[in-house]
Amino acid sequence: MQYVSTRGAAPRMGFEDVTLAGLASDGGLYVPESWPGFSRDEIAALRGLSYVDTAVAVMRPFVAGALTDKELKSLCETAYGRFSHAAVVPLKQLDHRQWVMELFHGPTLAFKDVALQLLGLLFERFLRDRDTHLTIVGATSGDTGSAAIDAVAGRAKIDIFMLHPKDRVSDVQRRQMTTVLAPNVHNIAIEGSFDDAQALVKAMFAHQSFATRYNLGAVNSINWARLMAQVVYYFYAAVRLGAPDRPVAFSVPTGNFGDVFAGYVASKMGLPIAKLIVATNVNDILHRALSAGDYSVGSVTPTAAPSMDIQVSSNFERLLFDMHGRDGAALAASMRGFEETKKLVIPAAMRGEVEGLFTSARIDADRMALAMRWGQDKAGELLDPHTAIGFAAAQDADLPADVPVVTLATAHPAKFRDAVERATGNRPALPSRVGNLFEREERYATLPATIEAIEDYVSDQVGVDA
Ligand SMILES: Cc1ncc(COP(=O)(O)O)c(C=O)c1O
Ligand SMILES: N[C@@H](CCOP(=O)(O)O)C(=O)O
Repeated sequence: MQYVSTRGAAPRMGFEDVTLAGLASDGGLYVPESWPGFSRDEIAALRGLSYVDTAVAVMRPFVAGALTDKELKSLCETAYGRFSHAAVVPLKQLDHRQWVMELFHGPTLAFKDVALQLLGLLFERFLRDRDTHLTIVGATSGDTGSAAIDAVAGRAKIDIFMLHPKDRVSDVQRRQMTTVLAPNVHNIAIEGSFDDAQALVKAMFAHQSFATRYNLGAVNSINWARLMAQVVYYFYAAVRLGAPDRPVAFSVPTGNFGDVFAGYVASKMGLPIAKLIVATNVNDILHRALSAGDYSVGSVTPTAAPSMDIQVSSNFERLLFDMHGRDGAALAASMRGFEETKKLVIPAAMRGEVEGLFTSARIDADRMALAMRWGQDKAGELLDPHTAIGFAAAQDADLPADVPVVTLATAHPAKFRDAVERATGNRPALPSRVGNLFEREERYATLPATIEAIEDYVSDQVGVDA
């Protein structure tokens, strides 16, 4: 399998190089040169497979040329062996047609573990025979940071620098990052928003001499391997609910558009997905983009679902690439315009390419709290604020009555226990696997949101002069 950049000007690469590169050298994101297809029989053959065997079958085409089936299976066994539920991502039924898929049984209590546990192992495997040090730079609104740090802490040949917006993540999220004291882990609280942090990461990649000198790598969903690992659970859920004979809908609480883009990939591969519901909070750029073609950046409003307090969604570029007929030069021109004006109009004809598959909803704080109370009172399920946004959008969606709807439960409610308690009166306990989080020492730097400050800090810590 070969990969191409969404902006058309970076070299084609195989899976191993794409995983280590993160962002393409032209500023674009890597995508497979073409989408691999699964026949009905191949999808039917996934019935009854374990999560690990499903993962091997679904990811096989994407890693072709880089890993054998045996190697991939062994990495998946190690990654998913760390999950606390035997089904890895259990499905729970909430009413006659609504389901949630709990993606938070990994070590850091959020769906990010599904991909990042595997990515940490892929880095180790691909660096094994290279005389190379990887400097990971990442941005987090809370969950990617802890999952990435857990996945790479203490690994040889890797340093990780994780930027989070100061005072805009929950106390559990912050401590899950800042109490990891392994010498290769460097947490930075920036004086700015998540969007500022993400822009700084991309600016470091764009600073060619810095990116080359430090051999930058990515753990955010700009890294294709993140999305690849997330495609698996769409197949896993859908075959359990009747695919390929019955289409299934998914509702996805959305910020950086990675999780729901993985659903789009599953659909491109032939999985019968009736609808992908893109659920946003009041930071609704994706809802405006998909419903009205208005992809324009506003200011970020802090919410009780802070991981989705995002305006510029990295992976939307991957969808725009397909909307532009996979014409990298045309998309590069559109993205240059967007970077200058913070606005992009997506004409109806272009949206038509994906209109049948996506629908979207903007869920405000009251509707979110209502969904949390419904989950607790009617189904005995405590939903975290992000999941509640997905579930509210699923309840409100206009879909044929015989289509089951799966909401992706992206975080454990205990990660956002203040918000859950405010909405439901119930304060969820932290699972024992996170340990004595509130007794451990924290370590992080606080820096201004400027590229000079961050690059100087990276240079100091890694010990190579920029
Ligand atoms: C708990 C939670 N839910 C949902 C999202 C949104 O996922 P994505 O960015 O892949 O759209 C995030 C972060 O991105 C998250 O941390
Ligand atoms: N909500 C995310 C934001 C970063 O998203 P990513 O999927 O691109 O890593 C987080 O928790 O950090």
